[in-house]
Amino acid sequence: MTPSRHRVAPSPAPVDLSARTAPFLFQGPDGAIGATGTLHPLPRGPLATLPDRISRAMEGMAPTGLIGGALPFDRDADDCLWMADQTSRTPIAARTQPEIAPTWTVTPEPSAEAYAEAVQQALDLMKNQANLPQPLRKIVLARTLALVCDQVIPVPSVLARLCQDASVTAFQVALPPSTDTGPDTVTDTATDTDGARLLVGASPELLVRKSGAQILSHPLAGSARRRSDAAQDRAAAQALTASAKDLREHAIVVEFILDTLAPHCTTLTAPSVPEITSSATMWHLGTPIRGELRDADMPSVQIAGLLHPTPAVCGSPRDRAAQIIQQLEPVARDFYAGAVGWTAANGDGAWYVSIRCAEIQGRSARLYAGAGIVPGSVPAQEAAETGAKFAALLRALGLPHDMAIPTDPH
Ligand SMILES: C=C(O[C@H]1C=CC=C(C(=O)O)[C@@H]1O)C(=O)O
Repeated sequence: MTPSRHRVAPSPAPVDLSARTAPFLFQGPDGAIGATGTLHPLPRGPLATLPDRISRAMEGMAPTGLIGGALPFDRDADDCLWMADQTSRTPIAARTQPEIAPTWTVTPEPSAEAYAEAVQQALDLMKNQANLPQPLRKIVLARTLALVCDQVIPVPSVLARLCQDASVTAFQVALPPSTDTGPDTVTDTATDTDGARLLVGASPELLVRKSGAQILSHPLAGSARRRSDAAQDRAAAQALTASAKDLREHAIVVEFILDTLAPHCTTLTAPSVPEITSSATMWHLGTPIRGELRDADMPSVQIAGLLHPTPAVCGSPRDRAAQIIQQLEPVARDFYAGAVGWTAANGDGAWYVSIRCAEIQGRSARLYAGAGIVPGSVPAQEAAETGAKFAALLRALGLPHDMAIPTDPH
Protein backbone atom coordinates (compact mmCIF):
# COMPACT_ATOMS: atom_id res chain seq x y z
CA MET A 1 0.00 0.00 0.00
CA THR A 2 1.22 3.52 -0.72
CA PRO A 3 2.12 5.96 2.10
CA SER A 4 -0.99 7.69 3.47
CA ARG A 5 -2.19 10.90 1.91
CA HIS A 6 -4.53 12.71 4.26
CA ARG A 7 -6.49 14.93 1.98
CA VAL A 8 -10.12 15.82 1.58
CA ALA A 9 -11.28 17.20 -1.75
CA PRO A 10 -13.84 20.03 -1.88
CA SER A 11 -17.48 18.94 -2.02
CA PRO A 12 -18.40 18.10 -5.64
CA ALA A 13 -21.63 19.39 -7.20
CA PRO A 14 -24.82 17.29 -7.24
CA VAL A 15 -25.25 15.06 -10.28
CA ASP A 16 -28.19 13.74 -12.22
CA LEU A 17 -27.49 10.11 -13.00
CA SER A 18 -29.62 8.08 -15.40
CA ALA A 19 -31.27 4.83 -14.27
CA ARG A 20 -28.55 2.82 -16.01
CA THR A 21 -25.90 4.44 -13.89
CA ALA A 22 -27.80 4.27 -10.58
CA PRO A 23 -24.95 5.13 -8.21
CA PHE A 24 -25.55 2.08 -6.08
CA LEU A 25 -28.04 -0.78 -5.89
CA PHE A 26 -28.04 -3.86 -3.65
CA GLN A 27 -30.34 -6.85 -3.55
CA GLY A 28 -29.92 -9.91 -1.39
CA PRO A 29 -30.92 -11.45 1.94
CA ASP A 30 -31.26 -7.89 3.37
CA GLY A 31 -33.82 -7.00 0.65
CA ALA A 32 -33.36 -4.38 -2.05
CA ILE A 33 -31.87 -0.96 -1.38
CA GLY A 34 -30.70 1.89 -3.55
CA ALA A 35 -30.63 5.64 -3.82
CA THR A 36 -33.04 8.04 -5.50
CA GLY A 37 -33.69 11.77 -5.44
CA THR A 38 -30.84 14.25 -5.44
CA LEU A 39 -27.42 12.69 -5.44
CA HIS A 40 -24.11 14.10 -4.32
CA PRO A 41 -20.79 12.39 -4.80
CA LEU A 42 -19.02 12.54 -1.43
CA PRO A 43 -15.55 14.13 -1.39
CA ARG A 44 -13.19 11.26 -2.20
CA GLY A 45 -10.27 10.26 0.01
CA PRO A 46 -8.40 7.38 1.70
CA LEU A 47 -9.72 5.43 4.69
CA ALA A 48 -7.80 7.62 7.15
CA THR A 49 -10.10 10.54 6.30
CA LEU A 50 -13.33 8.51 6.10
CA PRO A 51 -14.64 9.20 9.65
CA ASP A 52 -14.23 12.93 9.13
CA ARG A 53 -15.85 12.96 5.68
CA ILE A 54 -18.72 10.75 6.84
CA SER A 55 -19.52 12.77 9.95
CA ARG A 56 -19.57 15.98 7.87
CA ALA A 57 -21.83 14.38 5.25
CA MET A 58 -24.18 12.97 7.90
CA GLU A 59 -24.60 16.37 9.56
CA GLY A 60 -26.56 17.62 6.56
CA MET A 61 -28.21 14.35 5.66
CA ALA A 62 -31.99 14.00 5.24
CA PRO A 63 -33.53 11.41 7.64
CA THR A 64 -34.64 9.50 4.51
CA GLY A 65 -31.17 9.69 3.00
CA LEU A 66 -28.55 7.09 2.27
CA ILE A 67 -24.79 6.98 1.76
CA GLY A 68 -23.49 4.14 -0.38
CA GLY A 69 -20.77 3.09 -2.73
CA ALA A 70 -17.42 1.37 -2.73
CA LEU A 71 -14.18 1.31 -0.75
CA PRO A 72 -11.14 0.23 -2.81
CA PHE A 73 -8.83 -2.65 -1.82
CA ASP A 74 -5.95 -0.26 -1.02
CA ARG A 75 -6.64 1.57 2.25
CA ASP A 76 -4.68 4.56 0.92
CA ALA A 77 -6.53 4.88 -2.38
CA ASP A 78 -9.59 7.11 -2.82
CA ASP A 79 -13.00 5.60 -2.17
CA CYS A 80 -16.16 6.24 -4.20
CA LEU A 81 -19.19 7.14 -2.08
CA TRP A 82 -22.47 8.81 -2.94
CA MET A 83 -25.11 10.48 -0.81
CA ALA A 84 -28.79 10.55 -1.80
CA ASP A 85 -31.66 12.30 -0.05
CA GLN A 86 -34.06 9.38 -0.61
CA THR A 87 -33.88 5.62 -0.23
CA SER A 88 -35.44 3.26 -2.74
CA ARG A 89 -36.55 -0.26 -1.77
CA THR A 90 -37.67 -1.16 -5.29
CA PRO A 91 -36.41 -4.65 -6.18
CA ILE A 92 -34.14 -4.93 -9.19
CA ALA A 93 -36.39 -5.76 -12.17
CA ALA A 94 -36.13 -9.23 -13.69
CA ARG A 95 -34.77 -8.86 -17.22
CA THR A 96 -33.69 -11.26 -19.87
CA GLN A 97 -30.63 -11.05 -22.04
CA PRO A 98 -31.31 -9.81 -25.60
CA GLU A 99 -31.79 -12.66 -28.10
CA ILE A 100 -28.68 -11.90 -30.16
CA ALA A 101 -25.74 -14.05 -28.96
CA PRO A 102 -22.78 -11.74 -28.42
CA THR A 103 -19.23 -12.65 -29.37
CA TRP A 104 -16.58 -12.38 -26.67
CA THR A 105 -12.81 -12.40 -26.48
CA VAL A 106 -11.58 -13.63 -23.12
CA THR A 107 -7.99 -13.04 -21.99
CA PRO A 108 -6.85 -14.42 -18.63
CA GLU A 109 -4.53 -11.87 -16.96
CA PRO A 110 -2.42 -13.52 -15.65
CA SER A 111 -2.85 -16.97 -17.22
CA ALA A 112 -3.85 -19.76 -14.84
CA GLU A 113 -0.29 -21.16 -15.15
CA ALA A 114 1.33 -17.81 -14.28
CA TYR A 115 -1.11 -17.50 -11.37
CA ALA A 116 -0.07 -20.94 -10.06
CA GLU A 117 3.59 -19.80 -10.27
CA ALA A 118 2.75 -16.71 -8.22
CA VAL A 119 1.05 -18.96 -5.64
CA GLN A 120 4.28 -20.99 -5.43
CA GLN A 121 6.26 -17.74 -4.93
CA ALA A 122 3.88 -16.77 -2.12
CA LEU A 123 4.37 -20.19 -0.50
CA ASP A 124 8.18 -19.83 -0.79
CA LEU A 125 8.02 -16.39 0.82
CA MET A 126 5.95 -17.76 3.70
CA LYS A 127 8.40 -20.62 4.16
CA ASN A 128 11.43 -18.27 4.13
CA GLN A 129 9.82 -15.94 6.67
CA ALA A 130 8.54 -18.69 8.95
CA ASN A 131 11.10 -17.84 11.64
CA LEU A 132 10.41 -14.10 11.80
CA PRO A 133 8.80 -12.84 15.05
CA GLN A 134 5.58 -12.17 13.07
CA PRO A 135 5.64 -14.74 10.27
CA LEU A 136 3.57 -14.33 7.12
CA ARG A 137 0.66 -16.68 7.66
CA LYS A 138 -1.62 -16.01 4.72
CA ILE A 139 -1.63 -14.16 1.39
CA VAL A 140 -4.76 -13.92 -0.79
CA LEU A 141 -3.76 -13.91 -4.46
CA ALA A 142 -6.13 -12.97 -7.27
CA ARG A 143 -6.24 -13.28 -11.04
CA THR A 144 -8.45 -11.64 -13.64
CA LEU A 145 -10.23 -12.30 -16.93
CA ALA A 146 -10.30 -9.39 -19.40
CA LEU A 147 -13.41 -9.68 -21.60
CA VAL A 148 -14.36 -7.72 -24.67
CA CYS A 149 -17.80 -8.10 -26.22
CA ASP A 150 -18.92 -7.16 -29.72
CA GLN A 151 -21.84 -5.23 -28.16
CA VAL A 152 -22.32 -2.98 -25.17
CA ILE A 153 -22.64 -5.27 -22.14
CA PRO A 154 -26.31 -5.21 -20.98
CA VAL A 155 -25.59 -4.46 -17.31
CA PRO A 156 -29.26 -4.51 -16.16
CA SER A 157 -29.63 -8.06 -17.51
CA VAL A 158 -26.35 -9.13 -15.92
CA LEU A 159 -27.46 -7.73 -12.57
CA ALA A 160 -30.89 -9.38 -12.88
CA ARG A 161 -29.21 -12.73 -13.52
CA LEU A 162 -26.95 -12.29 -10.50
CA CYS A 163 -30.09 -11.64 -8.41
CA GLN A 164 -31.36 -15.14 -9.24
CA ASP A 165 -29.07 -16.53 -6.53
CA ALA A 166 -30.97 -15.53 -3.36
CA SER A 167 -28.06 -16.44 -1.06
CA VAL A 168 -25.78 -13.62 -2.30
CA THR A 169 -26.06 -9.84 -2.44
CA ALA A 170 -26.09 -8.63 -6.02
CA PHE A 171 -24.72 -5.12 -6.42
CA GLN A 172 -23.95 -2.36 -8.84
CA VAL A 173 -21.87 0.68 -7.89
CA ALA A 174 -20.96 3.56 -10.23
CA LEU A 175 -17.19 4.14 -10.12
CA PRO A 176 -15.23 7.27 -10.99
CA PRO A 177 -13.71 7.31 -14.50
CA SER A 178 -10.64 5.08 -14.60
CA THR A 179 -7.26 6.79 -14.58
CA ASP A 180 -5.81 3.72 -16.28
CA THR A 181 -8.31 2.43 -18.81
CA GLY A 182 -5.60 0.56 -20.75
CA PRO A 183 -5.79 -0.43 -24.40
CA ASP A 184 -8.39 -3.15 -23.83
CA THR A 185 -11.11 -0.91 -22.40
CA VAL A 186 -13.58 -0.55 -25.24
CA THR A 187 -16.50 1.84 -24.90
CA ASP A 188 -19.01 2.50 -27.62
CA THR A 189 -20.33 6.02 -27.43
CA ALA A 190 -22.81 5.39 -30.27
CA THR A 191 -24.85 2.96 -28.17
CA ASP A 192 -23.56 3.43 -24.63
CA THR A 193 -24.47 7.03 -24.01
CA ASP A 194 -22.94 7.40 -20.57
CA GLY A 195 -19.98 4.97 -20.92
CA ALA A 196 -20.30 4.50 -17.16
CA ARG A 197 -17.71 2.49 -15.29
CA LEU A 198 -19.55 0.11 -12.97
CA LEU A 199 -18.61 -2.44 -10.36
CA VAL A 200 -21.11 -5.28 -10.71
CA GLY A 201 -21.13 -8.43 -8.65
CA ALA A 202 -22.78 -10.89 -6.29
CA SER A 203 -21.04 -11.00 -2.93
CA PRO A 204 -21.57 -13.97 -0.62
CA GLU A 205 -19.63 -12.27 2.21
CA LEU A 206 -21.03 -9.82 4.79
CA LEU A 207 -18.28 -7.57 6.12
CA VAL A 208 -20.58 -5.94 8.66
CA ARG A 209 -24.26 -5.29 9.22
CA LYS A 210 -25.22 -2.77 11.91
CA SER A 211 -28.63 -2.23 13.49
CA GLY A 212 -28.48 0.11 16.51
CA ALA A 213 -25.72 -1.21 18.74
CA GLN A 214 -25.88 -4.74 17.27
CA ILE A 215 -23.34 -5.77 14.65
CA LEU A 216 -22.86 -8.95 12.65
CA SER A 217 -19.88 -9.88 10.51
CA HIS A 218 -19.95 -13.13 8.54
CA PRO A 219 -16.46 -13.80 7.14
CA LEU A 220 -15.91 -16.55 4.59
CA ALA A 221 -12.64 -18.34 3.85
CA GLY A 222 -12.09 -21.90 2.71
CA SER A 223 -13.83 -22.90 -0.51
CA ALA A 224 -14.96 -25.78 -2.69
CA ARG A 225 -16.68 -25.77 -6.07
CA ARG A 226 -20.34 -26.85 -6.16
CA ARG A 227 -21.06 -29.92 -8.32
CA SER A 228 -24.13 -30.67 -10.43
CA ASP A 229 -24.23 -34.24 -9.10
CA ALA A 230 -25.91 -34.17 -5.64
CA ALA A 231 -23.70 -36.86 -4.08
CA GLN A 232 -20.49 -35.25 -5.38
CA ASP A 233 -21.75 -31.87 -4.17
CA ARG A 234 -22.36 -33.19 -0.63
CA ALA A 235 -18.95 -34.90 -0.64
CA ALA A 236 -17.26 -31.62 -1.64
CA ALA A 237 -18.94 -29.84 1.31
CA GLN A 238 -17.95 -32.62 3.74
CA ALA A 239 -14.35 -32.59 2.53
CA LEU A 240 -14.24 -28.81 3.04
CA THR A 241 -15.42 -29.00 6.66
CA ALA A 242 -12.69 -31.58 7.33
CA SER A 243 -9.86 -29.80 5.47
CA ALA A 244 -7.14 -28.71 7.92
CA LYS A 245 -5.73 -26.27 5.33
CA ASP A 246 -9.12 -24.56 4.85
CA LEU A 247 -9.84 -24.48 8.60
CA ARG A 248 -6.47 -22.73 9.19
CA GLU A 249 -7.16 -20.31 6.34
CA HIS A 250 -10.53 -19.53 7.89
CA ALA A 251 -9.34 -19.18 11.50
CA ILE A 252 -6.92 -16.38 10.52
CA VAL A 253 -9.85 -14.27 9.29
CA VAL A 254 -12.00 -14.87 12.38
CA GLU A 255 -9.09 -14.05 14.69
CA PHE A 256 -8.43 -10.77 12.82
CA ILE A 257 -12.08 -9.68 12.97
CA LEU A 258 -12.39 -10.51 16.68
CA ASP A 259 -9.15 -8.60 17.45
CA THR A 260 -10.24 -5.59 15.38
CA LEU A 261 -13.77 -5.37 16.79
CA ALA A 262 -12.96 -6.17 20.44
CA PRO A 263 -11.91 -2.60 21.46
CA HIS A 264 -15.18 -1.26 20.00
CA CYS A 265 -17.56 -3.78 21.57
CA THR A 266 -18.97 -4.53 25.02
CA THR A 267 -19.77 -8.11 23.96
CA LEU A 268 -18.39 -10.10 21.03
CA THR A 269 -19.08 -13.76 20.30
CA ALA A 270 -18.24 -16.30 17.62
CA PRO A 271 -18.74 -20.07 17.47
CA SER A 272 -15.47 -21.99 17.75
CA VAL A 273 -16.16 -24.09 14.65
CA PRO A 274 -17.11 -22.58 11.27
CA GLU A 275 -20.36 -23.38 9.52
CA ILE A 276 -20.68 -24.53 5.95
CA THR A 277 -22.39 -21.94 3.74
CA SER A 278 -23.11 -21.91 0.03
CA SER A 279 -23.90 -19.81 -2.99
CA ALA A 280 -25.23 -21.31 -6.22
CA THR A 281 -21.66 -22.00 -7.38
CA MET A 282 -19.43 -22.33 -4.27
CA TRP A 283 -19.24 -23.89 -0.80
CA HIS A 284 -17.50 -21.83 1.89
CA LEU A 285 -16.56 -22.03 5.54
CA GLY A 286 -18.25 -19.13 7.35
CA THR A 287 -18.42 -17.83 10.93
CA PRO A 288 -21.13 -15.47 12.23
CA ILE A 289 -19.49 -12.96 14.60
CA ARG A 290 -21.93 -10.93 16.71
CA GLY A 291 -21.13 -7.90 18.82
CA GLU A 292 -22.63 -5.02 20.72
CA LEU A 293 -21.00 -1.66 20.01
CA ARG A 294 -19.74 0.64 22.78
CA ASP A 295 -20.73 3.56 20.56
CA ALA A 296 -24.08 2.72 18.96
CA ASP A 297 -23.77 5.86 16.81
CA MET A 298 -20.68 4.67 14.93
CA PRO A 299 -21.80 4.62 11.26
CA SER A 300 -21.70 1.22 9.58
CA VAL A 301 -19.34 2.47 6.85
CA GLN A 302 -16.84 3.40 9.57
CA ILE A 303 -16.93 -0.13 11.00
CA ALA A 304 -16.40 -1.46 7.48
CA GLY A 305 -13.39 0.85 7.22
CA LEU A 306 -11.93 -0.53 10.47
CA LEU A 307 -12.19 -4.11 9.27
CA HIS A 308 -11.22 -3.73 5.65
CA PRO A 309 -9.30 -5.51 4.15
CA THR A 310 -9.66 -8.65 6.26
CA PRO A 311 -7.46 -11.71 5.67
CA ALA A 312 -10.34 -13.09 3.55
CA VAL A 313 -9.04 -10.86 0.74
CA CYS A 314 -5.58 -9.64 1.88
CA GLY A 315 -3.61 -11.74 4.36
CA SER A 316 -1.82 -11.76 7.66
CA PRO A 317 -0.02 -9.66 8.77
CA ARG A 318 -2.12 -7.27 6.70
CA ASP A 319 0.40 -4.68 5.51
CA ARG A 320 3.08 -7.22 4.54
CA ALA A 321 0.52 -9.31 2.71
CA ALA A 322 -0.72 -6.20 0.85
CA GLN A 323 2.84 -5.39 -0.27
CA ILE A 324 3.36 -8.91 -1.58
CA ILE A 325 0.02 -8.82 -3.39
CA GLN A 326 1.17 -5.67 -5.17
CA GLN A 327 4.40 -7.40 -6.20
CA LEU A 328 2.87 -10.70 -7.32
CA GLU A 329 -0.37 -9.59 -9.01
CA PRO A 330 0.13 -8.06 -12.48
CA VAL A 331 -3.26 -6.26 -12.51
CA ALA A 332 -4.24 -3.62 -9.94
CA ARG A 333 -7.22 -4.62 -7.77
CA ASP A 334 -8.79 -1.20 -7.72
CA PHE A 335 -12.29 -1.76 -6.23
CA TYR A 336 -12.14 -5.58 -6.29
CA ALA A 337 -11.61 -7.01 -2.78
CA GLY A 338 -12.74 -3.73 -1.26
CA ALA A 339 -16.15 -3.22 0.29
CA VAL A 340 -19.51 -2.13 -1.13
CA GLY A 341 -22.56 -1.16 0.86
CA TRP A 342 -24.78 1.49 2.34
CA THR A 343 -25.25 3.52 5.52
CA ALA A 344 -28.58 5.12 6.48
CA ALA A 345 -29.02 8.49 8.20
CA ASN A 346 -29.10 6.77 11.65
CA GLY A 347 -25.81 4.98 10.93
CA ASP A 348 -27.32 1.53 10.36
CA GLY A 349 -26.37 -0.30 7.21
CA ALA A 350 -24.67 -3.24 5.56
CA TRP A 351 -21.28 -3.56 3.85
CA TYR A 352 -20.19 -6.55 1.79
CA VAL A 353 -16.76 -7.70 0.66
CA SER A 354 -16.55 -6.80 -3.05
CA ILE A 355 -15.75 -10.22 -4.45
CA ARG A 356 -17.35 -12.28 -7.26
CA CYS A 357 -17.45 -9.05 -9.23
CA ALA A 358 -16.43 -7.36 -12.45
CA GLU A 359 -15.63 -3.86 -13.50
CA ILE A 360 -17.77 -3.20 -16.57
CA GLN A 361 -17.50 -0.29 -18.97
CA GLY A 362 -19.10 -0.24 -22.40
CA ARG A 363 -18.04 -3.43 -24.19
CA SER A 364 -15.31 -4.36 -21.69
CA ALA A 365 -15.42 -6.27 -18.44
CA ARG A 366 -12.69 -7.33 -16.05
CA LEU A 367 -13.59 -10.21 -13.75
CA TYR A 368 -11.61 -10.87 -10.56
CA ALA A 369 -11.22 -13.94 -8.36
CA GLY A 370 -8.81 -14.69 -5.53
CA ALA A 371 -7.91 -17.50 -3.17
CA GLY A 372 -6.35 -17.59 0.28
CA ILE A 373 -2.85 -19.09 0.26
CA VAL A 374 -1.49 -20.66 3.46
CA PRO A 375 1.30 -23.19 3.98
CA GLY A 376 -0.17 -26.42 2.60
CA SER A 377 -1.92 -24.76 -0.37
CA VAL A 378 -1.39 -26.49 -3.72
CA PRO A 379 -0.85 -24.00 -6.60
CA ALA A 380 -2.84 -25.94 -9.24
CA GLN A 381 -5.76 -26.33 -6.82
CA GLU A 382 -5.78 -22.61 -6.06
CA ALA A 383 -5.82 -21.86 -9.82
CA ALA A 384 -8.83 -24.21 -10.14
CA GLU A 385 -10.55 -22.58 -7.14
CA THR A 386 -10.19 -19.09 -8.63
CA GLY A 387 -11.51 -20.52 -11.92
CA ALA A 388 -14.61 -21.76 -10.11
CA LYS A 389 -15.10 -18.38 -8.41
CA PHE A 390 -15.52 -16.72 -11.83
CA ALA A 391 -18.58 -18.92 -12.46
CA ALA A 392 -21.29 -16.58 -11.10
CA LEU A 393 -20.18 -13.67 -13.27
CA LEU A 394 -19.44 -15.78 -16.36
CA ARG A 395 -22.91 -17.32 -16.14
CA ALA A 396 -24.55 -13.90 -15.69
CA LEU A 397 -22.71 -12.68 -18.80
CA GLY A 398 -24.01 -15.68 -20.74
CA LEU A 399 -20.63 -17.45 -20.96
CA PRO A 400 -19.81 -21.06 -19.97
CA HIS A 401 -19.50 -20.97 -16.18
CA ASP A 402 -16.52 -23.34 -16.05
CA MET A 403 -14.46 -21.87 -18.90
CA ALA A 404 -11.77 -20.47 -16.55
CA ILE A 405 -11.16 -23.70 -14.64
CA PRO A 406 -7.86 -25.11 -15.91
CA THR A 407 -8.03 -28.73 -17.02
CA ASP A 408 -6.26 -31.03 -14.61
CA PRO A 409 -2.99 -32.16 -16.21
CA HIS A 410 -3.21 -35.48 -14.32
C1 LIG B 1 -11.02 -13.58 -2.45
C2 LIG B 1 -12.13 -14.22 -2.80
O1 LIG B 1 -12.82 -15.03 -1.93
C3 LIG B 1 -12.57 -15.00 -0.52
C4 LIG B 1 -13.86 -15.27 0.15
C5 LIG B 1 -14.27 -16.55 0.40
C6 LIG B 1 -13.38 -17.62 0.27
C7 LIG B 1 -12.07 -17.40 -0.03
C8 LIG B 1 -11.11 -18.53 -0.12
O2 LIG B 1 -11.50 -19.66 0.18
O3 LIG B 1 -9.97 -18.32 -0.55
C9 LIG B 1 -11.52 -16.03 -0.17
O4 LIG B 1 -10.94 -15.74 1.07
C10 LIG B 1 -12.73 -14.09 -4.13
O5 LIG B 1 -13.79 -14.68 -4.37
O6 LIG B 1 -12.16 -13.38 -4.97
